[in-house]
Amino acid sequence: MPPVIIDVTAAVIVKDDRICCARRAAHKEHAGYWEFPGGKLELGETLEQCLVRELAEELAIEVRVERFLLTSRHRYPDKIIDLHAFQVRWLCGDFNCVDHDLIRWLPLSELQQLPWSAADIPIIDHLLAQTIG
Ligand SMILES: Nc1nc2c([nH]c(=O)n2[C@H]2C[C@H](O)[C@@H](COP(=O)(O)OP(=O)(O)OP(=O)(O)O)O2)c(=O)[nH]1
Repeated sequence: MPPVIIDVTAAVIVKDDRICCARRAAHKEHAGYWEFPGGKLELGETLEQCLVRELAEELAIEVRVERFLLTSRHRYPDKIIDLHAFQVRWLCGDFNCVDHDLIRWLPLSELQQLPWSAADIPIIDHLLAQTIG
């Protein structure tokens, strides 16, 4: 059987020139790896609606989805993830950790210091290329 393809949204939230990075909590798959907040697309949702819902659930923040950045397709041993990244503006709310055990705000130049989930690497490369190019 071909592996399932799972659509996941990811938010690049920039505040004061720093980017929101979230560490997956110990009880989760890929625990300890860093990711952009977001989550799995549910039936009937657009990617943008998914991101707004996930960020409200995971971080208790309200956001405006500003623009699509790219889709990173990554094959994990058991599944394929299509990770759809968007630039997102924070509007209000406190960044509570529900699904993550740590949030860090890093300048773009320091993102590569964290151990990211494999699917996120092309997103980081894209962000770095944008500022350089
Ligand atoms: N949210 C998010 N998920 C990511 C990123 N990179 C990456 O490989 N993933 C993977 C981890 C999960 O397998 C999937 C997202 O699932 P999720 O965060 O909605 O849910 P979860 O793992 O808690 O799974 P579940 O308990 O809801 O089944 O995508 C990322 O940057 N953000």
